[in-house]
Amino acid sequence: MDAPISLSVASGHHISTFSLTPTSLLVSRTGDKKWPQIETDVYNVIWAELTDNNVLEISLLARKKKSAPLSFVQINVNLHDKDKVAANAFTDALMSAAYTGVKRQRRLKVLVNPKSGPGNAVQHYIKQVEPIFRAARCLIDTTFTTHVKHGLDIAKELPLDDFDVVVTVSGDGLVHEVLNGFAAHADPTRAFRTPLTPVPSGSGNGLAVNLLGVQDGYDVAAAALNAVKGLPMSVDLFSVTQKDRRVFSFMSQVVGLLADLDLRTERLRFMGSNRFILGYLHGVIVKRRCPVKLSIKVAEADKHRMVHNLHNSRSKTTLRSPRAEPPSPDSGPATSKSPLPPMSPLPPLSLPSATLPELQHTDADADGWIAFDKPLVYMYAGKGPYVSRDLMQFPVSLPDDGLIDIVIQEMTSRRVLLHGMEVAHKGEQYWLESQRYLKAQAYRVEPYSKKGCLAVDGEAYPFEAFQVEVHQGLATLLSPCGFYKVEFDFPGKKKGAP
Ligand SMILES: Nc1ncnc2c1ncn2[C@@H]1O[C@H](COP(=O)(O)OP(=O)(O)OP(=O)(O)O)[C@@H](O)[C@H]1O
Repeated sequence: MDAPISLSVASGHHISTFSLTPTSLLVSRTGDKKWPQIETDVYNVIWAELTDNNVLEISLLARKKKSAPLSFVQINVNLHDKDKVAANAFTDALMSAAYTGVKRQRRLKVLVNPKSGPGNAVQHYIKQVEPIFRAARCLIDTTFTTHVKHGLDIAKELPLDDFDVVVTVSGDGLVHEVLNGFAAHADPTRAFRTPLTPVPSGSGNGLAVNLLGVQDGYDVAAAALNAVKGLPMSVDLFSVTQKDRRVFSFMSQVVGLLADLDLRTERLRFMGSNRFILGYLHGVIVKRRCPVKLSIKVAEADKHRMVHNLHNSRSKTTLRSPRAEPPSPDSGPATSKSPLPPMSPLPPLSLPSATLPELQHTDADADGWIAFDKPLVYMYAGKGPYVSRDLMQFPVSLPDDGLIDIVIQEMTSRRVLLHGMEVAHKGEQYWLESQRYLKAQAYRVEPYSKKGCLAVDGEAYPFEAFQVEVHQGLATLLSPCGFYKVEFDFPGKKKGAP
């Protein structure tokens, strides 16, 4: 379809016109005071049909202006019999364009955490999310979680044949639970192929920001639409092992100042995200050395090359490239259940020390491990550019490169640390000389003091030795575009410049 397809219908004194181009829908309605003109992407069209009693129904999301959040719009137009044929043809064309490559009426398992962050999840769900799912004629099975690990238990027992997508209306904590529930499932690899997608309603919603972008990352309607129509995107997961306990992490592991400020300011929750700023300022004043030794199996240490790789990978994934339906969990081998990937053996205890960036291959041991024992303020490792709305910690992160991004903030002046905080929402601290940025296949942390904090996906864990390794593309998320919707470039480069 190249030429626009149009429909114009009169109802009483009012005229409604609809025009469908390959990428957008334009609506003009003389009788509607609130939405007289709409221009929206076809991706934002939720449903269109002609009912038995001759009503043309179109539901969509649209913005009042470019910077506005998405609003749910329901258009109902009473038709005369003479318009029926044209209206039918138009709704067919609109539905085909709106659901190209996407299965209609997905079956959704929805988990709503009533105790999420500021406690808005139930309101979000009832007022904004459920109406979108219903408009999309999705089959919905909703559970309001009643206790910690409820989400984990549901994911662990999830009947994989019954659902196309799992939706969490929560923060990142429930996503962590569901993934660990999948890991404990009787058929874990197949469970991990069930796409998971968040509707941001917690205090930490880094995953939603990465999937939907900064503008829509906190937009509940955009997230609900992603559950209805998002593209499956494979993502790496991490095994975090401490003694004989293995936990799956999708977002981050952190020790030092940035773990302290998250976990030690819990009692200041009433301050909202300001507690993090206060915690950071306190950490900068105290400037405590993070008492750990790091061993890393480094894959890449050149910051410029990592930015180039990010751009190359983006250019290979065309925006809104032909959509493929989420790999249905039942498309996997039904008889042979594949177990979880095994853990690799630990690296040797005595490793060659390397001083980055002078890192050379010769610094590494035979398996590519190096030790890093310079004084550091924090170590942050993970996947996905944003770990919270104000902190783009991993600007060059790729969803399924099989690597974990590791940031090591070396001991430096308070001025530099404060500057790092000022530019962190744009990821520009990446360019600080004192901030080491590596991509690795695995790493290990060994504390040499008992005083410290470890946070895994924002949750507190014992401050004890742990090892992390990457499982390439193990989990599946949904994305409107097939990559993290986050911009990052070389310093001083204008957006869109070649
Ligand atoms: N009904 C409930 N009562 C108490 N806790 C719950 C309930 N349901 C789920 N939880 C727990 O709430 C935790 C936090 O959930 P959520 O994903 O919403 O993150 P969040 O609001 O960003 O997190 P946090 O409260 O840690 O900042 C989850 O780990 C989950 O175990």
